[in-house]
Amino acid sequence: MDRAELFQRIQQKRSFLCVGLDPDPDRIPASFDGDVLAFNRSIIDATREYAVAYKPNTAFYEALGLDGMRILHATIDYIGRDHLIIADAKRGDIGNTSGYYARFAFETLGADAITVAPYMGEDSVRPFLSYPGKWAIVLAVTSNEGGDDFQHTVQQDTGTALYDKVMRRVMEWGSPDQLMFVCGATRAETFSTLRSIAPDHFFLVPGIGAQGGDLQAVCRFGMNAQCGLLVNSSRGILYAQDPARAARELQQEMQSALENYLPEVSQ
Ligand SMILES: O=c1ccn([C@@H]2O[C@H](COP(=O)(O)O)[C@@H](O)[C@H]2O)c(=O)[nH]1
Repeated sequence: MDRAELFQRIQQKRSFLCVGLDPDPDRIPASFDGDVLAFNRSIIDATREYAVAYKPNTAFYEALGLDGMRILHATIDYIGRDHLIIADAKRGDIGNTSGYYARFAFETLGADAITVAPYMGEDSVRPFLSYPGKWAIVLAVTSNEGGDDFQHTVQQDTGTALYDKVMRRVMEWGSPDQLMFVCGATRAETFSTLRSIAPDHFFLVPGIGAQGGDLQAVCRFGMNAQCGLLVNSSRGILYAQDPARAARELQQEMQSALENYLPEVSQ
């Protein structure tokens, strides 16, 4: 799914909701009798009309061993092609190995996008950019407390935070049609800076719901003319009493934000 198509879906659905598919066997309702795939299908059925993207985090499937790979495949097949599918795997290695990570995400799984850690530099990210129509979503400002350890440290040479330097460098490697950035909702105060660094890129925004991020501030400072945001909620939807309702409420908040900040495209 390319950028124009993604924006079209956002306009049609009046939503930029990404539902995180992170099935925790200890939290799946007893009525599913431990059937993770059936649980995922129920969540997809409940949220399909409110979401434009799904983000299975591969950790939850890898932990289930061989069965987990089967469930991940079947989950992606069940989502179909109407939603952007993001494999949240945070990969990145020497180029040869990254090539195989890219092959796994884009060919084996059939995902549209994969999250990538930029720490190993250009040759570790390039292989993810060689698939037309696919996306590398590079970690910029993460939602966890440990993000302070490196990402926000001020660099002597530029006088800016490390994330600023990383984003500008990464933007030299590919276009806004190939690259997005992960920007955590718990760091809402950084969004106007993030947007000034990358005016055209989509941001994948985790951290609302269970992590307490600020959706309104993210929308206010993070939107661009094509919305430019995919806001993720995983546990806040998966383990809600009524997942459809949780997704609908988020979609309604997003619809209001689109009406407020992009009135010309939200008619
Ligand atoms: O900075 C980051 C990057 C990725 N994540 C992932 O997003 C979801 C968030 O789950 P919630 O249950 O909505 O908190 C999860 O898969 C994380 O690994 C993130 O939270 N922050």
